[in-house]
Amino acid sequence: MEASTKNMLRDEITDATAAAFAGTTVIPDRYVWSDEIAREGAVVACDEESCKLIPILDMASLLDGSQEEIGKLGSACRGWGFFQLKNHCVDKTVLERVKDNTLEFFKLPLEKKKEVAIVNAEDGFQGFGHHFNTSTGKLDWAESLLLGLQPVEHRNMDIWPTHPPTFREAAERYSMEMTKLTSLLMASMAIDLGVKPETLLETIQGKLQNMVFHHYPPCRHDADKVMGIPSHTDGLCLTVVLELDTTPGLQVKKEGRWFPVRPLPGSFTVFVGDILEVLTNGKYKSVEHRVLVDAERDRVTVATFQDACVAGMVKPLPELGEEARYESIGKLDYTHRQFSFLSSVVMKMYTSSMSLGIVLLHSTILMHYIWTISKC
Ligand SMILES: O=C(O)CCC(=O)C(=O)O
Ligand SMILES: [Fe+2]
Repeated sequence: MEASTKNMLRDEITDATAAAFAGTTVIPDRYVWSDEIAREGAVVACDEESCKLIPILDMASLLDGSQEEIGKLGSACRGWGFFQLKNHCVDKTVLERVKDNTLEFFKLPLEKKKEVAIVNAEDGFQGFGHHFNTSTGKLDWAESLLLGLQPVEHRNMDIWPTHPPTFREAAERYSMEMTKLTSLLMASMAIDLGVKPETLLETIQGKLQNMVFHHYPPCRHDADKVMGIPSHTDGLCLTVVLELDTTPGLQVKKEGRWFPVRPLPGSFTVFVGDILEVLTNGKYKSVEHRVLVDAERDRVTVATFQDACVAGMVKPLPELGEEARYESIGKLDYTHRQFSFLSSVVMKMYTSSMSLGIVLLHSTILMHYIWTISKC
């Protein structure tokens, strides 16, 4: 067995995990998905026609106020809950720095990366570690670093890497660029929704911005049997993903089928999150997506998650002037509810295979996570 269950729940990456990622041992069972991947739905072949359906937005045209582009943005968010964004305005030097530092961080020896390892009971999910899938107990074929970037008082500098030495500055500058980009996108969405830009901008101002630096190592033995990230929707408002390479793997679900998303160099991938779906009264849809693993190539991404609420509530924007299709709920209760299914999953895991102590530890981590991400 490559790691203790305790390690799994503490979300730590062990030497044995690193050996599995390096392909020097057989794939441990807890990474192996049998037919679950296929059961999640058929995959559309990534031929020219299907790939042409993937919405690609042009940021420069959005900034010019092009009605056509705003219309495309609206239909991407309504029909797909996702789009790729080219011609963006993010500073190229900032992008290069965050890319270089992220790649350097993941190349460090495990002991160095573990200097910023997750400290579960103390700090929720932040830090370097290992994602696990709560509904199956399976581990993701990935290592990742989760940091709270904004507001500044949300930062836990103990788990901000000091190797490479320029990492912190690169992340900080990138965070500011992401705040700008997110605001510009929300302002364009407001135009599509027919509300004043300030209406949407106010929902994100001063709210949490988290970043996850993901590394999906190749799986040379059997890439079809492991999962980078299983199917999920993003729980906050808006997610912006920077891909550092052209390794495929991301898929989005539409009408029950998975569409592979071909990396588009120089672009971002943007996901509508659950809160944006509520704010827009269901006009925009949060999108199910997942990451599969390549047999040969590493995949590295940086995902930025922007939180939002309306005066402490998660509810449809009153400015839409519509009958609300979602109940109005306090941000803390909303987050509890989002995670309540996890508690039942935890109980299921408990009854099937785990000790009560582990369940309690797991619940503590989840509750702390809820608390951490709910400071809206
Ligand atoms: O790495 C990616 O392409 C997607 C990451 C993602 O979906 C997430 O972090 O929620
Ligand atoms: Fe996601």
